[in-house]
Amino acid sequence: MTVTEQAFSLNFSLLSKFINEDEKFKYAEIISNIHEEMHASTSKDKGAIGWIDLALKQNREEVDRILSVANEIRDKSAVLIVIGIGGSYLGAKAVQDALSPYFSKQTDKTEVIYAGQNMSGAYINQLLQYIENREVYVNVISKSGTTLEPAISFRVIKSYMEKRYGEEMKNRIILTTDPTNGLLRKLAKEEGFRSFEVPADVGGRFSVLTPVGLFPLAVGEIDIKALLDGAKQATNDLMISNFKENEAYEYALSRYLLEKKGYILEIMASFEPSLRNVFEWWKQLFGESEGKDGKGIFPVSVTYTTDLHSIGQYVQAGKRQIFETILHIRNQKEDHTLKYVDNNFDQLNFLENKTFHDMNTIAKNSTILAHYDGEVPVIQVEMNQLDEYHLGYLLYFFQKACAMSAYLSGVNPFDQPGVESYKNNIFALLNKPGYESIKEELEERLDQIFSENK
Ligand SMILES: O=P(O)(O)OC[C@H]1O[C@H](O)[C@H](O)[C@@H](O)[C@@H]1O
Repeated sequence: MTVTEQAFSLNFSLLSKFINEDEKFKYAEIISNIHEEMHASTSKDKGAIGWIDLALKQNREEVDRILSVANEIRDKSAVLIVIGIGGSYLGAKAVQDALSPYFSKQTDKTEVIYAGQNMSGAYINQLLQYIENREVYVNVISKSGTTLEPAISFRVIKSYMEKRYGEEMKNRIILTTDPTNGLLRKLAKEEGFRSFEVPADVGGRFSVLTPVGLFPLAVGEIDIKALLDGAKQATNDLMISNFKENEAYEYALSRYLLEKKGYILEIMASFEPSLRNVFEWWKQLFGESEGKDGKGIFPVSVTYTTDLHSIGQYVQAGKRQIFETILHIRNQKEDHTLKYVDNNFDQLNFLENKTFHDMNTIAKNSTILAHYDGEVPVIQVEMNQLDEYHLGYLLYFFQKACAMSAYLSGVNPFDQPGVESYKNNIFALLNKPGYESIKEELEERLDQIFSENK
């Protein structure tokens, strides 16, 4: 076993009741062919598959530039506002939250906060109040440059920055966008804002290891070199076409076969609350990549043991369409030991000298057995520890698994035509030029819906 196998591993043993090995081997050749196609320089999705070896090709100068601008921001500002939605913010937030303390009194660190990921007026107002009297930098992230939510927040925040900083504003706003296309690239070129590039062949939900994720993370004092090292290791480990030696492919195949048997919901679970936003990132990755043509597994996430006391009942005994992937962290940097108490007022002295991590691990094992007994197929993922290296590994692992999984079910992992339906409607209803033809029809339909409700 290599060091990396120990650092990150999957266990499929609890699937044998639901999928037999012969079934899996029928797909060996298909998987191998998809693998070859993904890695071929002539791949049919060449324009979108740049993430596949990004960590190996990482440009050192770019990383140095990211670190140098991040240092400037850390020196000069109390707050970095990251404006973006979907793949333009979830990756950075995932890693940042996973590695940040639950509670912090530290005031000398640049705080990274997010905007443009919702359309709440209260949110933007309160954000503007929050940054009053604190030095601010802004990183606007949008590959297309046309996404409405970040665009309206940027408009507001740019005006605020102009008023507050005058010409200096230009130095305090950094754009991350497509290398050649879109309104943000135009702004960078014409008005001299500093910018980073989202590689043309990397889509939003696969972009966490580009400046989209790396720059905000560097400002947040995350070790981006270690994150990239983990991703690099995963890239090398997951280069094998045989699914029995490539856990990303075995995970993809297992999901695919489970879906075929009616398990259409995947619950991603962890026993560490700080992973909550890693799962938000994972949901976009799999949801947007697979949910098309009437196909796909619906990605759901939970934090245990918290959610065992809310939707745990459903997982245990509700409609049997669920399978579960449980992510466990083997070693925790921080822990707390339960002590003996003289009067045993709570009758818990039997737990003397047990740590919270010991008990959490036992809770994990207890849950696995209970859910398995409740006919839930369970896949286990183990990560040695929670740090940049292992998270980098995990992020790449899921990207590779996701692409294989989507290809297996015959959909294009890299488009999201469904999201356009909502976008077209909102642009038409907000009177965006060019959408006049559908506006009238949409308004009539809305009138009908709301008049029927009266
Ligand atoms: O980076 P942007 O072009 O602004 O896109 C941000 C996000 O919004 C879109 O609607 C897509 O569905 C997502 O895949 C994307 O990550």
